[in-house]
Amino acid sequence: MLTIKVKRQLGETLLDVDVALPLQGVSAVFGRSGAGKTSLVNILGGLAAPDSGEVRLGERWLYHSGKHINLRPEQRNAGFVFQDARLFPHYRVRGNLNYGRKGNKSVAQFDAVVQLLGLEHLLERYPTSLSGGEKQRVAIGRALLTNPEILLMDEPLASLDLPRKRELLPYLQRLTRELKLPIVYVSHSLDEILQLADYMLVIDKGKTVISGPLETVWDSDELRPWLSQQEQSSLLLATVAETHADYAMTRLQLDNGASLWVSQTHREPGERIRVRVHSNQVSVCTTMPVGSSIRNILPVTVAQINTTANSDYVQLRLSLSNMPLWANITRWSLDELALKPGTELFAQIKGVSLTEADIAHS
Ligand SMILES: Nc1ncnc2c1ncn2[C@@H]1O[C@H](COP(=O)(O)OP(=O)(O)OP(=O)(O)O)[C@@H](O)[C@H]1O
Repeated sequence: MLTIKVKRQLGETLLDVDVALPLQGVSAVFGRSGAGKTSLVNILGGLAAPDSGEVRLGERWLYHSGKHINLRPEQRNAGFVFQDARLFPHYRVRGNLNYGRKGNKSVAQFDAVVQLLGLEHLLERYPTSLSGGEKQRVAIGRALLTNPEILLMDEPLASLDLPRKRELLPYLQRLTRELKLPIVYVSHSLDEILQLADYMLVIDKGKTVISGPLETVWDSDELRPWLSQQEQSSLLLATVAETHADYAMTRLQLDNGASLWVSQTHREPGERIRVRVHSNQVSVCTTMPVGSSIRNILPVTVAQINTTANSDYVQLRLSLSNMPLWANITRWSLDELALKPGTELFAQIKGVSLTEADIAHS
């Protein structure tokens, strides 16, 4: 585990985090602006010291105030990727990639990283001639070639415009799937987190709100206040089953056995995925709808009703054969349908509302 138990006074805010992150996969650090995300990552990498506490990577102490251990950044074997690429302008891409490589200067490793990030045709170029997305790929390559034991990424897509974000995301997906080192990934984009993360830590005003496997945090009550109504959603685990013979729709087999038709995905049958269902796209009906255009009609039970003062919207947590499915409805509908925990309903989810952007490899 990456064990983090640190305190640091940041102006008015006390950063006080006590959490253990897995040593495999991507741990997303999510929170509002000023929550303390960058400060936390800087502490992990040794760019800033906490006032007290401990940071342990596997069996190795990176910091321990009681034992007077505070490894310098270069002793921590951490690769950094920041919002801006921070490349050396006077070095070509090749030179930037080679910068910081220690002992092992394996050509095979260099070639593998270049291939992973699609940098072959950029090697002789200078940074000024690269797009923002290309610069970030070089920055990621440079970090990987230092043989890090952990990769710390602080909003690596934040400075890019939408087309560049879309261009870089598949590289990040490949990298996070293929690399066997822990990645701490700061982001306030749920789209990025959906596509990349396995584990999620939410912090606010320096404190941990919740942490755990992505699906658990996504489903939690704790996360809901941080999301706008448009962002409210459920994450369901599924396997790609089949494409419709006549229509551009794909059937997903949810882990609880139910089926979900979504807009056609390029993914292969058998691929394990998670699918995001926006709560605004889920409606409920007390009887089985007949003659509906909606392709997904699923029996559910009301598990929980979340109302918020001064809001006309209500969040229903539905149980779909033990999978959580959130639906946003109006208070008016809640009253008219007399919904209570235990009420049996049919949930309707529009197939066209579920697109490639809502599906991620699991
Ligand atoms: N050295 C410092 N001295 C005083 N205050 C600090 C210091 N470093 C950070 N802060 C404050 O601590 C808070 C957390 O900052 P931090 O940059 O870690 O937040 P963040 O979650 O990364 O925000 P953003 O998403 O905007 O980058 C902010 O209010 C910031 O002004």
